[in-house]
Parts: sequence; C-alpha cells; structure tokens
Amino acid sequence: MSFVIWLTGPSGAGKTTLAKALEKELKGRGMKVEVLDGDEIRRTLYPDIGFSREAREMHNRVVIHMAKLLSRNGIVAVVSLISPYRSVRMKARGEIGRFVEVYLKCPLEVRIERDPKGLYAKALRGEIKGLTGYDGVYEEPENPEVVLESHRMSVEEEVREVLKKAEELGYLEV
Ligand SMILES: Nc1ncnc2c1ncn2[C@@H]1O[C@H](COP(=O)(O)OS(=O)(=O)O)[C@@H](OP(=O)(O)O)[C@H]1O
Ligand SMILES: Nc1ncnc2c1ncn2[C@@H]1O[C@H](COP(=O)(O)OP(=O)(O)O)[C@@H](O)[C@H]1O
Repeated sequence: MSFVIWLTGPSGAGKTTLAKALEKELKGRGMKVEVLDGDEIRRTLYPDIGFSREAREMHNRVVIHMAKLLSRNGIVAVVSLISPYRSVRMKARGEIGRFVEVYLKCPLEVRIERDPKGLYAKALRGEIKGLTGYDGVYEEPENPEVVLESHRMSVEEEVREVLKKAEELGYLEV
C-alpha cells in the first residue's frame, strides 16, 4: 500500500515542475513512482473534451481511479491536476485514503509573468475563456496537508515540505 501526492492549483502555479522534482527524489530513494499529469492524460485519452465543469469532473474522476490503482499496488502516484472543485478533491481523499493534498498557491501577477504555456496572454487578449484562476473557477482547498507559496520558495524546499508531511503521516520512511 503506497500513497498519493495530489498537487492542485491554477495553471502556472508550479504543479508540473514540482511533480517532476518529487518523482526524481522518490525514485532516488528506490521507490516506484508514477506522475499522473492532467494535461498529458487529456492529450492521450480525450484531447477534445474541453474545460466545462462536467468535462473536468469526468476527467478528474478518471485520474482519481488511476491514482487509486497505482497506490494500492505499491506505486507512489504524484498527481498534477488543476482539480478546481473542492467536492472532487474530497472524493479523491475519500476514495484513496492515504492522501497528501498539496495546494500550490501563487498570485495571479506571478502566474501571468511565468505563463509557461502562453495561456494567460491568450486569456488577457480574450482569445480563451474560463482559464482557471483568471476568469475560471478555482475553489481553494480548505484543509490541505501542505500549502506551498511557490513564488516564495525554491522547488527543493517544496520537495522537502511535501516529503516531511508524508513522513509525519507515516506514509514514508525517514
Ligand atoms: N480554460 C482552461 N483552464 C485551465 N486549463 C486550461 C484551459 N485551457 C487549456 N488549459 C490547459 O489544460 C491544463 C489543465 O488540465 P487539467 O487536467 O490539470 O485541469 S482540470 O483538472 O481538468 O481543470 C492546463 O495545464 P497546466 O497549465 O499545467 O495547469 C492548461 O495548460
Ligand atoms: N518554486 C517554484 N515551484 C514551481 N515552479 C516554479 C517555482 N519557481 C519558479 N517556477 C516556474 O514556474 C513555472 C511553473 O509552471 P508549471 O510547473 O508548468 O505549472 P503548472 O503545471 O501548475 O501549470 C515553471 O516555469 C517553473 O520553472
């Protein structure tokens, strides 16, 4: 029985970057790790599904199921998924059990500056609508295991915080 690290936050908050760093660190410790990246899963399974509430909920349910299967077979699942709805993240927590919810918190101005995929530029020009954390809903976590202000810390510090919490919860040997 392994566990799930669930990275949530708007586009550009740092989920993908942190997921890769966690994967590297955990693999370095000899653990089996799989990163479940929302963007990648969309591209592979249903590239045209879109970003309506219904589509996001369906997609997020798929990811919950994948993470559950991996973790119960001894693989750490690192989920990198905007997952904007509190109810869906609660469902993930309930179904998975061994769950570390990590909220990547980062102000809009910084995300606009980072804009790794040019999405905020498009949203600012009015070319896309409903971008999460700009003009699309993001329901902030109320009681996540970890909150990381990614504009105030390094990726290495983020990794340390997450793994410290996983250790405290008894999911990870020190
Ligand atoms: N309207 C809108 N809102 C949010 N995100 C958008 C949108 N349009 C495209 N994208 C790109 O899709 C990525 C989000 O996919 P996710 O599967 O993580 O999101 S969700 O949980 O279904 O909300 C997201 O990836 P990240 O930037 O890595 O978060 C974006 O690149
Ligand atoms: N402390 C940090 N944590 C995560 N990302 C950071 C940090 N500082 C700067 N960044 C940069 O911010 C951007 C975040 O993009 P990304 O990881 O793709 O976010 P997301 O997957 O949430 O959309 C990257 O260009 C990354 O290098």
